[in-house]
Amino acid sequence: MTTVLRTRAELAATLAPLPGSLAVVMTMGALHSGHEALLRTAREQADFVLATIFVNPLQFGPNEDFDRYPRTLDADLEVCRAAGVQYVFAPSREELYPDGEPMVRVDPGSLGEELEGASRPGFFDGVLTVVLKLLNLLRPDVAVFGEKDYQQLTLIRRMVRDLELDVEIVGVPTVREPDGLALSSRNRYLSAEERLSALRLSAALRAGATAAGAGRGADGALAAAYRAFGEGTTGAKLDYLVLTDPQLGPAPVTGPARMLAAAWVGGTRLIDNLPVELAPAARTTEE
Ligand SMILES: Nc1ncnc2c1ncn2[C@@H]1O[C@H](COP(=O)(O)OP(=O)(O)OP(=O)(O)O)[C@@H](O)[C@H]1O
Ligand SMILES: CC(C)(CO)[C@@H](O)C(=O)[O-]
Ligand code: BAL
Repeated sequence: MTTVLRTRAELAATLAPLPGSLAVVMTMGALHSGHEALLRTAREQADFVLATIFVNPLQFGPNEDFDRYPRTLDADLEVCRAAGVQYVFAPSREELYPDGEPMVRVDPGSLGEELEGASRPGFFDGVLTVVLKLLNLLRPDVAVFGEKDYQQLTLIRRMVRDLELDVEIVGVPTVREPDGLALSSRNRYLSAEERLSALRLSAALRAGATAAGAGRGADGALAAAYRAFGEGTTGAKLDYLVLTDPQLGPAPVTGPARMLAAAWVGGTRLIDNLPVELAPAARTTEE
């Protein structure tokens, strides 16, 4: 059975006597198989699972899709029930922000201004602020997040370390459609034609990862990814395409790295990323 909690009081009354460990999965609803993977991982991690459903106004810019973001609570509750989630916390805006917009917020630092943060000013301050509020309200043992939002996951891990938060953060690999498209609540904005263009994003990352694995170095990997994206030949427009180390610092010469990209497909902005292994350069001359 899934119990829906709407208020802090209901939350406190439920969580205080909880006879076991708690894992939380924070979401903005419109749940899909990517969220289901997070819920499954959460079930493996703790005795009780609580999912939050809250479209956080703080992380949306004035011209972004806060108003049209899909809100599908009944269907979401069905997903949670089927996944064996015991509790859903779905507060109103007033319940979570009783004083209106919070005056004190989490500063994500310089990484918060790069990549997603460069295109969405204030985004990570809004994300980290609501994540910290929810961690403080829920006091979970474990919180599970998706690698699909890799910069978000990296910054949440960093916040936990830098602010000494007592919670374990678990990341879950990106769940994809069979053709490679990363599942995202925003995919439902796409027309059939746009969905085809959106495939360029995962195709570019795969091409980059293959080139990296073949020893073509960071530059070769990026060049292969750009080529596979095919800017100008599809309806998609790249926002960024970068190769970094796993913590989003400068890319190493060899070893584990991450390739991240964002693109506009019509009016929809999508993100994706892949782990990349930079193999040593293939030998071209005999020694
Ligand atoms: N395809 C996916 N695979 C794994 N985790 C995912 C996937 N999509 C979303 N998540 C994770 O689910 C959690 C909640 O994300 P959110 O509700 O924003 O869904 P979303 O599909 O990312 O939506 P949006 O389209 O708004 O980006 C986040 O930790 C996010 O990384
Ligand atoms: C972590 C989160 C639930 C905070 O609103 C959101 O950014 C999301 O759904 O990834
Ligand atoms: N999926 C992370 C939340 C957002 O894009 O607004």
